[in-house]
Amino acid sequence: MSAPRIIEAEPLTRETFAPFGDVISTKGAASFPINAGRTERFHALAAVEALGEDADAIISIFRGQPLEPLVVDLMERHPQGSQAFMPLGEQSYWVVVAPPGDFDADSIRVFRAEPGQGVNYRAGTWHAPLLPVGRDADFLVVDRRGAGDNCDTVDLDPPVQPQ
Ligand SMILES: NC(=O)N[C@@H](O)C(=O)O
Ligand code: NI
Repeated sequence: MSAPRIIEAEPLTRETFAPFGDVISTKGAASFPINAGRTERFHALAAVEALGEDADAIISIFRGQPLEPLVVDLMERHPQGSQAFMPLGEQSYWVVVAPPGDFDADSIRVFRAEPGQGVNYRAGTWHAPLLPVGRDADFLVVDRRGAGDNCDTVDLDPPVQPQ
């Protein structure tokens, strides 16, 4: 395998992540009071896509382990559904993505998600499988269950080293 290609992380914001999906965060998000004012609702931070036959949206928990060495040699996409990851603890994690459509290694971008930031990959967004930083971590995941294959993969050569 070729030597890894280092890609520097850029700040994860709604704007920078817009080509790939949504950032799930209360920071900068509109909200309104519910439950007689005892709760703030940060409404519709992301939309769930569950496309195709017999499809519905499900909620899971992923207990992810860091990738060591941090060398990403595969990316995937889910053409029939979105996939959202929300850390359940104070956890940073890497987000390595490329726009939907034909895979283009030159369009890979790297973000480092900070505690309190979740991401929702829109259907078809290329992404690396879950990459916690430093230690195992649990994430709430909302994605599609349904008929047919919903995971295309591509090998990276050279692989990518987020930094
Ligand atoms: N395969 C699976 O359920 N997880 C991946 O899609 C991932 O993005 O981590
Ligand atoms: Ni995925």
